[in-house]
Amino acid sequence: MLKTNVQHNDVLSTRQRSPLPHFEFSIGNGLFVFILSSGEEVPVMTTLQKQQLVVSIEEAIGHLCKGMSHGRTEKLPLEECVGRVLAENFFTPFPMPPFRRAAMDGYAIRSHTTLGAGPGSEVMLRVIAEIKAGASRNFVEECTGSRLIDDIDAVRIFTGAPVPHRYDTVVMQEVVTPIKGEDGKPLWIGIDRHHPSGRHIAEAGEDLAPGKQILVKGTTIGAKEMAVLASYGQGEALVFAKPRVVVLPVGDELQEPGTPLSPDHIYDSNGLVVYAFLKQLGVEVTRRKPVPDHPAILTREIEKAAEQADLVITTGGISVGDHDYVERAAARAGYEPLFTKVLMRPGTPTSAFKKEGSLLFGLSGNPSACYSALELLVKPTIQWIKGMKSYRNQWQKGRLEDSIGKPCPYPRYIRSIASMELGVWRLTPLPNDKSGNIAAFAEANAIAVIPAGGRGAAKGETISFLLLTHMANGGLTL
Ligand SMILES: Nc1nc2c(c(=O)[nH]1)N[C@H]1C(S)=C(S)[C@@H](COP(=O)(O)OP(=O)(O)OC[C@H]3O[C@@H](n4cnc5c(N)ncnc54)[C@H](O)[C@@H]3O)O[C@H]1N2
Ligand code: MOO
Repeated sequence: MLKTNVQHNDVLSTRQRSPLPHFEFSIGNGLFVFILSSGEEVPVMTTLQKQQLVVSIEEAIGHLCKGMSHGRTEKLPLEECVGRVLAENFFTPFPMPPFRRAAMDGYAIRSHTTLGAGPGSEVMLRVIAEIKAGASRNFVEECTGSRLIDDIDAVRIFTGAPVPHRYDTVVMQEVVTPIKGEDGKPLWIGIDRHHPSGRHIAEAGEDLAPGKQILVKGTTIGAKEMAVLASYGQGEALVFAKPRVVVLPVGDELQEPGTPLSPDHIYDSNGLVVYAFLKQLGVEVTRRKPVPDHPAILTREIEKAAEQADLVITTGGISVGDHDYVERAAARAGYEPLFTKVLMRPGTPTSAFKKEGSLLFGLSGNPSACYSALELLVKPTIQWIKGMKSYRNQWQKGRLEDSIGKPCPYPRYIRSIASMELGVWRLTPLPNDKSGNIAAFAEANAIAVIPAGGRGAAKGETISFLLLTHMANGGLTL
């Protein structure tokens, strides 16, 4: 972490230097840092008597998750576990399938009785019983026990029915010639080929032996995990509780959507953006009305929110303006800063604070900056608190379809359209992607990252990108 506590004429010590190649000097009581990249000097930061804790995204995630425990656990009926994270390993309690069963509708026979069978020399087997799925064990025993008479017996059997141990193969009904009685049920079957042992029978435990660890703690429960848990008759599962989050939009200029817009005001969109994003992540989220730029009111709102939530998220009021009070209000509410600047753009002023077991995120007010911080920082943190074993973002590689000319000392995150063509991801960065603009939200399905420094990135370059959360989930809201 780069920590700068800037006073008059201070310069950074060697130990505190930025991880990027840089040159620093001070004028008056301000610190100027220049990043040297490709021989070019780009001014990146001016701080005036303000403590700055600067981190990369990776470092930020490390700070956020370190010391932050996973949520409480609770036992819930299986239907309520969709999207929840398993809080314990799951071991198979019994063999799967639990009994030896037929995999086809047909006849259970003894394989050796069909040796020598062929076209024109059919083997005739006598059908001594019928066993359907769900048949009682007694009935199965009876059928093949006392009623067993000779070596040419067969049993009419249906998919999913228990196969008595006497029989070692099941012949599909399509390949036998039945001779039926008056009631339409087969009395005899003719078989014109040899049927080897073991066909169309699922042996008990052939899928899974008992005592095997099949689902690990930290797995998100979706449809396929349900296949395992429900197959083993689990009425409930032990899962991590949903993290509770309170969202506080901050700014005198903000108005609730649904009210007439006053001059020089804007609607609070970030409050709903954060709300929707967290809902998609399966979080219990409360959105408060906009809080004014007033330090005492903001402090009180943060304190109230912290009483109800594991995580408080503010948007706006986190930069260096005279009326940006989030950092000060956080301190007054007893929070310690984890970082106050992230090497990313947009979203450079993104900050995080910690108090006992609770976190406070100070997200930027600019819509794109707010959204980038949600995807890049808030999401992995929430996933960690949710107890997910894979809590980090899954970055992919794609080919840039347009050049990005703008140099940036930090990695630049650009709202883009990702499309797959002939097995290759292609990324079209959306124009006019200014931090305060919202047009790009209409079309974007990805965030592309342009590496720090240099002159941006050229068309055809391979760059990393992230599919936006609701795209990656196929629109699923939990
Ligand atoms: N002198 C400097 N000024 C700024 C710097 C800087 O380094 N030096 N950083 C700029 C960057 S980068 C960003 S990002 C913004 C961040 O400012 P804040 O996070 O304090 O946000 P605000 O100033 O409150 O608002 C910024 C912008 O966003 C609008 N906004 C705020 N809240 C909402 C909301 N809930 N929904 C929709 N839009 C919102 C607000 O009206 C402003 O237009 O600071 C730069 N300044
Ligand atoms: O951090 Mo800000 O780069 O304008 O969004």
